[in-house]
Amino acid sequence: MTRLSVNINKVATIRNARGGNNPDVIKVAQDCERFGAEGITVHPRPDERHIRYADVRALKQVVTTEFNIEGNPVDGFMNLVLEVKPDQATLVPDAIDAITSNAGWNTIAHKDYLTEVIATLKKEGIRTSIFVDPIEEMVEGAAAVGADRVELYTEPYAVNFKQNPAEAIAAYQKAAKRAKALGLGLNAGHDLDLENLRYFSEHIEGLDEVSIGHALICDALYYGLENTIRLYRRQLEK
Ligand SMILES: CC(=O)[C@@H](O)[C@H](O)COP(=O)(O)O
Ligand SMILES: NCC(=O)COP(=O)(O)O
Repeated sequence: MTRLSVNINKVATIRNARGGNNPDVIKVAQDCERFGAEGITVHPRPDERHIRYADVRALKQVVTTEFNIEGNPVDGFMNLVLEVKPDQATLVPDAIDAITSNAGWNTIAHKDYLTEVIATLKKEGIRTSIFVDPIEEMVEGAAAVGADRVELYTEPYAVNFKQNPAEAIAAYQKAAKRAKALGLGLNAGHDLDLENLRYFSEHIEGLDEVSIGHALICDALYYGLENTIRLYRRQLEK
């Protein structure tokens, strides 16, 4: 069964728009779990424009499902992750000025760097995942640096799904198969939504986890958070 981890960055973005504490990201995380989320994902960035480092520390005290922290392993991020010790750290090569994550790691070019980062996290008992494009060599590179999992970057799937689902999924099937053959866990995320999630989950073998934020929080405006989480979980049922 694929686990649904809800990314609550967007909730923090709304809160930050007014400077107060509405919506309360801690309460939202607890409610997501109460409504069936099997994990909470956050993606702190150095400018703290979405989730803040203080939120991450506070969330660690209350999250009872899987806590996943995503981000670029710059010094501030690494210090935070090593202090908080989440269940999983997902390494994402996002540039500081990028609106959102827009590519996976080149695990071959950054082999030495990633090997060191992964070893540091694993020494603290933190499961590691590397955000990669659906390219077999990048998956092999993730295995070579010692990662426990890969997270397949699904924006290209989401874009191409609208034209041709079978073509859109093909590279992901190959990458997923390679990951499983190498003994890696398999996560996926970015722009997954109620339209494209079921097809992805039905066509990718061994999908351990999806992390979903933007579309899920947008859908919650119409359906409410509880119904929305149920709807997303239903897409993952086999
Ligand atoms: C790695 C990834 O694709 C997500 O973490 C994405 O960055 C969502 O976070 P934002 O919505 O804050 O961009
Ligand atoms: N890792 C992907 C994630 O956490 C959420 O991405 P999105 O659904 O906000 O695009």
